[in-house]
Amino acid sequence: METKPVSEIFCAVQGEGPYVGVRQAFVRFVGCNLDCSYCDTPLDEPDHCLFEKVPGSGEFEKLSPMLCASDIEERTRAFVNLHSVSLTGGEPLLHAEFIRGLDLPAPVYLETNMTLPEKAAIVKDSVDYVAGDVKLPEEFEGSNFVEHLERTYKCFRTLQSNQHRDCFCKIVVTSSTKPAEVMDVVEQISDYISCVVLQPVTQHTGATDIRTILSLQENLLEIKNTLIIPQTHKMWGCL
Ligand SMILES: C[S@@+](CC[C@H](N)C(=O)[O-])C[C@H]1O[C@@H](n2cnc3c(N)ncnc32)[C@H](O)[C@@H]1O
Ligand SMILES: Nc1nc2[nH]cc(C(=O)O)c2c(=O)[nH]1
Ligand code: SF4
Ligand SMILES: [Mg+2]
Repeated sequence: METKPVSEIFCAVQGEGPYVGVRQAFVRFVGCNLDCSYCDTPLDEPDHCLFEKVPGSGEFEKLSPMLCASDIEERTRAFVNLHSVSLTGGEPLLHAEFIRGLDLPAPVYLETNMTLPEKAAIVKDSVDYVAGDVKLPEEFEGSNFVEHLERTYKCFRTLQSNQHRDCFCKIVVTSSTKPAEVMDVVEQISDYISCVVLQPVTQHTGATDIRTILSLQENLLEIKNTLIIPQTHKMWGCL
């Protein structure tokens, strides 16, 4: 039976983006193909998967860090009244074939860095919501940014919004973010997404200047509905 590294399973509300506040089960896969400077999530293999059975209790059952599909299905079924199940990480698309085979208790909400187009094609009919990040050049020192952008556009084309799926774009904004680069990327993907979310970086030395981010929103609104939404779960200490 195939198993995958998972570090957390819990129930909370979505803290980011246009679905902020909806009740979700979260499944956090371990491992990532990127190493973003601002990343708030440990990327190394944990000793356990922490399962919080009672939402908000802070009491965790320690499971094996390697789980099979039925383990994940059973643990997420412990939660009720879910809007969706958030598959996050790390980078969940590294486990695309496994995700396609999951039978989850609510619609699937995928959090992804949008850099793995072949994997995106595998899950495209198995996901209902796509929170797709765009990673900007600042995260790609020394690597080929043109190729990176092509992969990003291909992911958005593959996972684009349709009758069955909502795809939106999240961009973490730091003091290094260049507004012109954001404008260029959004122009390329605007037909594929329902909105853009500018997510000011949290707990990072390169905090965002408010005037700059409001000016960027003003310009983006000429192309696409654009929201500025910080990470809300961290404000009230929710997982
Ligand atoms: C940890 S990532 C996992 C999913 C996927 N690897 C990705 O980057 O989209 C989940 C979300 O948290 C965002 N994020 C990570 N660190 C952050 C920080 N310090 N401030 C704001 N957002 C952050 C990411 O940009 C992404 O939208
Ligand atoms: N409440 C809550 N909302 C979230 N939205 C995206 C998250 C993530 O880490 O992917 C996350 C998370 O870890 N917790
Ligand atoms: S892609 Fe996501 S999980 Fe990976 S390093 Fe960047 S923010 Fe962290
Ligand atoms: Mg997070």
